[in-house]
Amino acid sequence: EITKEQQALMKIITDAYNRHQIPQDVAKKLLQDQYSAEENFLLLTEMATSQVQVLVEFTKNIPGFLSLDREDQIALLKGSAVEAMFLRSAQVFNRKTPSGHTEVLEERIRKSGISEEFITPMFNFYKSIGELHMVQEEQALLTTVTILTPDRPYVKDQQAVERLQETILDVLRKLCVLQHPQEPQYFARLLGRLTELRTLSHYHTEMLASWRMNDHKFTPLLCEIWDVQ
Ligand SMILES: CC(C)c1onc(-c2c(Cl)cccc2Cl)c1COc1ccc(-c2ccc3nc(C(=O)O)ccc3c2)cc1
Repeated sequence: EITKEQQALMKIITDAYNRHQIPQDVAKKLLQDQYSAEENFLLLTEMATSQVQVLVEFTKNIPGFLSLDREDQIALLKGSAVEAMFLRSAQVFNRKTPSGHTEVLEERIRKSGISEEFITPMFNFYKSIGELHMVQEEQALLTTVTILTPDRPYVKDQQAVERLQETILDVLRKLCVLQHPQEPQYFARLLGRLTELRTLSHYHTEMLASWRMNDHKFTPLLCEIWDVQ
């Protein structure tokens, strides 16, 4: 039922998603042995900065994205970066092969100056993503659907973004039916995660504000994408 061109589209996006990962030498830094709140914040800032660079490169591979209005491309990246990073870090937490990064990443997030009121929903989200047992194609397409959200702030041509998103949603819906035949509502559950991501994105804005109150510094790229400083 998935057409040839939908297969091709899925392959392009999944290959790009797998190709664009945080460099292993950056990820390895999580394993170093300082665990102060300061050190954890600095490491997480480095992870996020590297992840944003990876995200920008991945987005260029989404068919049709570079044909969008240039300012809309920026608006989509700024509006979806946090959500895309929640999805990517969720995959790290729910990886089959324990890469050793999972425990240390959790430890560093829990001890980086984030207040408990955000830690709980954050790790509930990670758990709920894990329970979906997404295949890598679903992860790649779900991230793409998140990036191609038409109603981000400052997007001018929402219709153009909607057309692209609908194309991806159609493939994702068919893939879910194929991958989870015993669970007809699986696609709906996936889309429910996108709603949870929006909530986390709002929490994130408050997380940033509280870090800034304690005079935490971000990198120029993160300041740019999150409109801080
Ligand atoms: C600026 C920092 C402090 C920040 O602010 N909010 C969040 C934040 C938080 Cl704390 C949670 C969710 C989203 C955001 Cl933006 C963060 C840290 O964001 C992260 C982004 C990505 C990763 C990440 C991504 C991929 C990885 N891949 C591997 C691998 O082995 O391939 C290993 C580690 C990885 C780490 C970790 C934290």
